[in-house]
Amino acid sequence: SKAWGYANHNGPEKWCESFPVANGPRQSPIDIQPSGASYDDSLKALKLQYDPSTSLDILNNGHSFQVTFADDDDSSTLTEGPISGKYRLKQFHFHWGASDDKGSEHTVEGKCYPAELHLVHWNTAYPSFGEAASKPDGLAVVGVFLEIGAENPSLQKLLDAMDAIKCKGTQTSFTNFDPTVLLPKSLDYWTYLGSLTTPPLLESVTWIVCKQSVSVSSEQMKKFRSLLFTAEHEEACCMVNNYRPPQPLKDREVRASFK
Ligand SMILES: CC#CCNS(=O)(=O)c1cc(S(N)(=O)=O)ccc1C(=O)O
Ligand SMILES: [Zn+2]
Repeated sequence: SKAWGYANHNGPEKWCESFPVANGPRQSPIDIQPSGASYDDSLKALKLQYDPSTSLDILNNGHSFQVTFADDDDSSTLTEGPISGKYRLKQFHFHWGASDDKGSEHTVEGKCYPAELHLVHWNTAYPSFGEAASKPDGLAVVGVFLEIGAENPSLQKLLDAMDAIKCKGTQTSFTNFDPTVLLPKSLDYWTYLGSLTTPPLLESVTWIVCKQSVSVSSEQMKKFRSLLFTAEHEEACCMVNNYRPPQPLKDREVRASFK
């Protein structure tokens, strides 16, 4: 089948041809309008318990780079928050732009951020990630906005690994990394029912988007943009603008964990 991507010929406007759910009732990302979100005092605080020894490797998968975690036990989990039960961390990855004025997937009253972090978790009520990914409550993704400001030392280990994963399909060991260092001080969040933002666009994600951003310097953003969508033997194409634009909210509500 035609490989999906982010170019004109295979990008978000074309995904519906191979993945008709792209026009479904609960697609992501969305534009978050704080005034339209309803505070829900029954929403609990997020409980993220990550074991750094579960981090395995960092991979350029041709769409983004991801850090993959061992998810064969409950060592790194997300509980509480808007979800019930226990979800295991599978991977985290980012989306970013060709310039600092765009790159995030979710937007806040139309404001774009230069990048967005996604921590992907799957519901242990199901036997595997693959099974969970097809269930309406199968996945929970925590989103964190990156905003241009001071250099973020917590990103440095990731950035230093990028020289080793420049091309699609390359990976290198990435152990003893605790993703907690990437989270903002406040874990106040918005939550809504949505989907994967890349094909297969499955409508199985409880989105948890942090209100507070974390910093990234312009120089650090340039390092993200040094990655390639393409494999070693292909004509080089910079990995930038790997974000899907906001999708229609349709018949959904966005709840806030904060006043
Ligand atoms: C079946 C299936 C699937 C999707 N896998 S993922 O949840 O790790 C994922 C999730 C997302 S996102 N942007 O929806 O969190 C993006 C990319 C990926 C990926 O495969 O690399
Ligand atoms: Zn993502």
